[in-house]
Parts: sequence; C-alpha cells; structure tokens
Amino acid sequence: MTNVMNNLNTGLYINGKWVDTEDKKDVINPATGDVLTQVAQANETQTEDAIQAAHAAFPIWKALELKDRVQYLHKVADLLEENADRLAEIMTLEQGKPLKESKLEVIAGAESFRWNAEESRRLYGELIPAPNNHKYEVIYEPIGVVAAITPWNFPSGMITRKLAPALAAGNTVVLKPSSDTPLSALAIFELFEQAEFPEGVVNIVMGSSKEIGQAFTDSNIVKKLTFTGSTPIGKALYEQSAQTLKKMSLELGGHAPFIVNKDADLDAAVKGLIAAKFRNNGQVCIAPNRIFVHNAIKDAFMKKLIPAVEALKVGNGMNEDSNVGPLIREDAIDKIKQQIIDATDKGATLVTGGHRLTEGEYAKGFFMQPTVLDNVNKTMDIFYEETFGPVIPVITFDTLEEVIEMANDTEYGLASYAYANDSSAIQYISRNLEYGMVGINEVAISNAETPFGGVKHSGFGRENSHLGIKEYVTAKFVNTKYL
Ligand SMILES: NC(=O)c1ccc[n+]([C@@H]2O[C@H](COP(=O)([O-])OP(=O)(O)OC[C@H]3O[C@@H](n4cnc5c(N)ncnc54)[C@H](O)[C@@H]3O)[C@@H](O)[C@H]2O)c1
Ligand SMILES: N[C@@H](CC=O)C(=O)O
Repeated sequence: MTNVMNNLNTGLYINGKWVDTEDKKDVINPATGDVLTQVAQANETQTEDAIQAAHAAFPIWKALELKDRVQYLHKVADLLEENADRLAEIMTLEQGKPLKESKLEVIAGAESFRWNAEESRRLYGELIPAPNNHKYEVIYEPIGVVAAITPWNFPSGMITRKLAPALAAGNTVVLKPSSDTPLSALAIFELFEQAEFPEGVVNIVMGSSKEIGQAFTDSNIVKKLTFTGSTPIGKALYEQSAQTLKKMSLELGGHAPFIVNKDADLDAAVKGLIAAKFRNNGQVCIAPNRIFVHNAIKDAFMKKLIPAVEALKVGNGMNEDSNVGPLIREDAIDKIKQQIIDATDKGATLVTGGHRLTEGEYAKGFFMQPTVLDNVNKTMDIFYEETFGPVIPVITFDTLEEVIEMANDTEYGLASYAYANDSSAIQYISRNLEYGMVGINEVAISNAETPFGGVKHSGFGRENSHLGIKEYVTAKFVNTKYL
C-alpha cells in the first residue's frame, strides 16, 4: 500500500459515521495492475440507512442560516485546496491520469464549492406584479434528498460539480461513486467530516451499481437523481425513475466533432486538438472524437498533427514526464482496438500508433499508443460510437453544409469545436451545430461560470454556472391576498 492510502477511510459514510462492511471490493491501479486497497460494499439496508439519514438531516440543513451554509461550503473549498496534492495522488493512483491533471481537477472542485456557495446568495426569487391587490411571489426552495451517481473518468470533478450546488441550495445528499474510482470520493468525504458537516447531510454508499441505482430510483424519499455516465445507463435510470417521478439531471455520453476550416490557424487547431483529445487519454465526454478537416488544408494540417501526436510520452501518471496515462481497464483497450480494426478493415489508413504497449514499464498496465486514423468515413463504427480513448479519426470535407451535416449525424449532442477565422463561417458553424456546447478556436469549455450539458442523447440539465444550482431547487409560488 502506498503512503497516501495509509490513513484513507475505506468504509461507507452514513449519518456522520464511517461504516465497515463484510463485503469488500478491490481498487486497481490501471498503470500497474496492483490492488491499491479494498473498499466497503453496502447491502440493501445500508443504502436505505443512507437515504434515511439524508432525509432526517434535510430539515436541519435547509433551516440553517444561509450565511452558515455558505461557510460550510467555503470550508470544503479551503480543505480541497490545502489537501490538493494528496487528493491528486489518490486520483492518479486509482484512475491513471497524469498528476498535474488530477491536481487541476481537485482545484476546479474547490472552485465549484466557492462558486456555488456564492451563487446560493443569489437564488433570488421573483415578485410578480399582481393584477389585483395580492402579492405574487416566487421562492426557490431546496428539493430534499438528492442521490448522485458519478463515473470514473473524473473521480473528483464529477462529484464536486454535483454536491456543491446540491448542498449550496439546501439539499442533503447520498452519493454512489464509480466502483472503479471510489477513493477520490472517500477522500472528499473525509474533508466533509473535517469541515464538521451536520450528521446525515452527506452520505456515501459503494457496492452493486444496479442494486444501489434501483434503491435510489424506487425511493419516494429521494426527490432528485443526478447522474453522469453512459447514455444506456442514463436511459435505464430515467425509465426506472418514472414511478417515483423524480427530478433528474442526466449528463451522458458525447461524440464531439472538431472542425478545421480552410481558413483556420493550423498551429492553434493542432494545439487545441492535442490538449482536448489527450486530456485524460481521450476518456472524456467532451473529447474531440471526429476530426473534420477541409480538403484544402488537409496535408498541411497532417504535417503538423502527426509529429505532435508522436511526441506524446505515454506512461504512469505518477511520472512527471508522462503526458498520457493508461486506460481505465482491459476492456477499454479492447474497445479501442476493435474500433481501429473495424476502421482499417473498411479502408481507413493507420497513420501512427494503433497498438497496445506491453513491454517494460507498460507490461502490467492498460497502455495504448496515441493513434491517428486517416480516410475515416461513415461506414466505420468509430464514426458513430463514442471512442473514449487516444484515437484521432480524420475525415475530410469540402463545404460547410457538408461538414455540418456530418457533424450532426450522431445521436449525441454534448460538446463540439471548430477552428475558423472568417466571421460568417464562425456564425454559420456555431448556429448550426446541434450541441449543448460549442468551442470556437478554443477547447476550454468547462468552467464554474458557464453552463455544461448536452442535447439529444447526451442528456439534459446543466451543471456549473448560475443554471447549475437551479437544477437543485423548486420554484414555489405564494399568492397572498391582503384582507
Ligand atoms: N456528460 C457529461 O458530463 C459526462 C461526464 C463524464 C462522463 N460522461 C460519460 O460517462 C461514460 C463513462 O463513464 P462510466 O463508464 O463510468 O459510465 P457508466 O454509465 O458505466 O457508469 C456511470 C456510473 O453509473 C454506475 N452504474 C452502472 N450501471 C448502473 C446501473 N444499472 N444502475 C445505476 N448505476 C449504474 C456506475 O457504477 C458509475 O457510478 C461515458 O459515456 C462518458 O461520456 C459524461
Ligand atoms: N469533466 C469533464 C467532462 C466529462 O468527461 C469536463 O468538465 O471537461
């Protein structure tokens, strides 16, 4: 066990107490295949205990004076910043991403707590002019118990992005983190404990995803389910929640187009593409997955792109010189390899990479070469399937109408990007892309201040920004008649 794991609590956290269980699950380091530690696995009763604890704590948390609630959130932000190095190391060990990416993620989580603490002060209601001598008021109130289910690709960021607005708005929470990366979640819960949150306000359960998911969706106490993960699981949870009519936010899969127009600054486009595609080794819902390059600049673009991809150093995320870490599991490598085989069988050209790394330092981890595929087209699986790995598929186009049609030809609608200079082209592209987010000459589209979320089968609801906290409140109308 590495030092950073030594004192980490690995139990469930229910009603302000760490709860150990008989049943345990290994947590694996994807860079080495080593077992890092084992974590507790909840049974049905413990999941129900967590829901009940959040239910009992709701009136207390909701009734807290706003200034006091705000202080709790700022305290968490302080603790995240103070403990950023430790949390980053835990994240890299369980998830694989380079340490500097992990640290940025923890710091972004602190920012999320600060933003939402301050945003809770601005949950203004409304005074509506009444047509009589009544008073028409709209008040925003917390919903109640919020259940949150999060994925492994951002083991800390996807949690802070949900818990910060939920708590800031006055709700209590039960979290189920991904079974692949529960340690970052546990480390955050240690900080809640240090911040002395009232018992039951924050609870964490780990265990069978299906059973915990079912307990959340069946519960009449859980008033809101916020989920980030794959589209098929999101749809299943949506269906399961019908009987209890939950308010939901679904942040699901993506398959982002990245358009390089003929007038683009190619150096900027390559830089942006490398940053966005190889962040977390392509295991990002907003990663560029289909690279549309105008025929007129295709050769010049490839000349710049290929050396930039080949210069990336793949390695254990704990090593300072690693740009790209391992993939999360063996089956993630299999899926990428299958997409590459399918594409090359159907006529794509493998320009660089394409293979699993298995020798020396790579022997026991899940490492894959950064890969570029040229001559990709719609007959190939990679055109339609979410990639979630280090593969750049290049597709060419001649007109903006043609590229917009191809870019929108997907069930997903999360992030999209374009590099262009002509203002009419920019206007045409940004207005016609059917996506929740569009980055023009920029790939940084995920900030505390701006709305994050998708359309189509990428889900609904928005995280971050002033819209994010509104997902965790209900609008109550009060009509007062003066007698
Ligand atoms: N839109 C976004 O903001 C966003 C952000 C990050 C990741 N994602 C998406 O997440 C996916 C990758 O994450 P993943 O592999 O962890 O996704 P996943 O859907 O397999 O799992 C997500 C979470 O759901 C849980 N889960 C799995 N089966 C369940 C069930 N039957 N009932 C209840 N919970 C269940 C998992 O344990 C995990 O906690 C990708 O599709 C990616 O695009 C989306
Ligand atoms: N956490 C990512 C999105 C999901 O994979 C981001 O905020 O950019």
